[in-house]
Amino acid sequence: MGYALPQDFVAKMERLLGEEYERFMQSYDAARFYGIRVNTLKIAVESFEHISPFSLRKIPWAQEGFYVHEEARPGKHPYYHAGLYYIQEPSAMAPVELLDIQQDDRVLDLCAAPGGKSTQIAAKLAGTGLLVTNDNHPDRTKALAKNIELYGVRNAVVLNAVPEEIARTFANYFDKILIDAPCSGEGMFRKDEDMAKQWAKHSVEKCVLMQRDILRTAARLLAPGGRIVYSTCTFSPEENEAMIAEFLEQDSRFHIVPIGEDHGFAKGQGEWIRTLTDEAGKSFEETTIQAVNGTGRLWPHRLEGEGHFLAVLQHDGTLASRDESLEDTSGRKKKEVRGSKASAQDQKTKLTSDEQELVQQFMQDHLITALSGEAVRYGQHVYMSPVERERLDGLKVVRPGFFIGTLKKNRFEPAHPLATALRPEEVTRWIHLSSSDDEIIRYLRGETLTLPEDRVQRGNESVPAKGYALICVDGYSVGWGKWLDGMLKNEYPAGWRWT
Ligand SMILES: C[S@@+](CC[C@H](N)C(=O)[O-])C[C@H]1O[C@@H](n2cnc3c(N)ncnc32)[C@H](O)[C@@H]1O
Repeated sequence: MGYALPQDFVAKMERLLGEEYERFMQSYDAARFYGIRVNTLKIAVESFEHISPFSLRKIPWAQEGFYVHEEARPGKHPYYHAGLYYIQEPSAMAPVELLDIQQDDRVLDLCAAPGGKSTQIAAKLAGTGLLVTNDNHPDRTKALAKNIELYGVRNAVVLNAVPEEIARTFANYFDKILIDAPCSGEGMFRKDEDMAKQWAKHSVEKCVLMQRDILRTAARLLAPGGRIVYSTCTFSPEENEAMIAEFLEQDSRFHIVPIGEDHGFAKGQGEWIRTLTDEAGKSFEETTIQAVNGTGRLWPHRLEGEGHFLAVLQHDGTLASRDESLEDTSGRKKKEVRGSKASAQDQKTKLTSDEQELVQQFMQDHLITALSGEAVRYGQHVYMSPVERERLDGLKVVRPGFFIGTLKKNRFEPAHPLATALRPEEVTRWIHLSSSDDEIIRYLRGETLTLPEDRVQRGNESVPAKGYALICVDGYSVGWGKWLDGMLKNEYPAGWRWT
């Protein structure tokens, strides 16, 4: 390692780890691990294994995860632009596995940017249910929205809010909630030198305040019987076992689902919080200390990945208060919907019948598939929204749903995310490019291509060659192109291009 670890951190780890400390410290001299996670919204794991340009080795705790070599440079391959995989640190793939996502679940990813875990959740939902993905940092939600779109997710809403704001319209709503909490990042020092440089003793205290707030609000957002997975990439017991212990003592409706010791995972460290007290000087009960042993720790000296903490909090199925128990139309419990804040929502409208016709005509001419959800207009943009509109009232909405296109004067222009989400068998006109040919790189750079008419594939003979075609690499969509008289006008967006 070419930089010094913070002294206070080193001293703390020595005190906590005792005889394991030496092995822990040696892990900082070892190489870090690189991972990719196959995006099953676009390709099956076995099919990817078949075409993978990199040698792959399974990550034991992630169904779709593989180790790749550092030199593989997976971000520099057309398959990355086709959203076939997400580049993700191996340990970071563990939390979503513990959410136990089922078909049709409503899932909330509260601290989601840049979207590694959200895209993993979306793949597990496989187009069913709903993903609400949120981050309170406005700039970071841009990367989050881009990743949702790159990976072909159709059933997500992207928010830029604090959890408290979301609770106004989504109380008791979600079956599963992920809190990948902002934390002091001690587990990332090997991967990210800046994290080590920015660490200071007080960062733990600051993070504890944020985490407590987020966790308490998440409990209000969860439907009875739902599950919260809380994760951090830090070692400090204050942000981990103590955070969970405090939560359990305050909300008796939750219990811990033990994570176990498969794959080199280690148990939580109840012992480490025995001597910790809260601001009021209160310490934890013995039963709580035992319970938090059921949380999990991923140690860099015990497995092939960085340091993480994980806790699975299962709700017993009863409601907290009458206040949050109004019935909604789906028979679930719902708090009264109210909007207070001015936002992009104010401009949302239903499509007029003329606009609906434009959209329908485009769909008829270009798609063989029906899109699910309600078409809503925000300004000139049209989205298929997977959630009732009033839920979004008063919230800062980055994407109200699946962005399918833009209304222009007398025409409908398809959006890039519509292309990334489609498969060639779902469209009437498509063009195949090969990953081993320079053409795909030229397309990804935004160049116009010269392509003869016989390169335009069509569902049947009545489809003319001229018009929007789905551009695919080795059979997987990357974007739109508009073919006319031997030329392919490039519709690959500027901000997405190969550089
Ligand atoms: C560990 S990162 C999330 C990484 C992300 N889950 C992934 O897998 O790509 C934590 C995120 O929490 C966000 N955050 C911090 N405080 C927050 C809050 N009060 N509400 C929502 N998000 C918050 C930060 O902006 C940051 O993006």
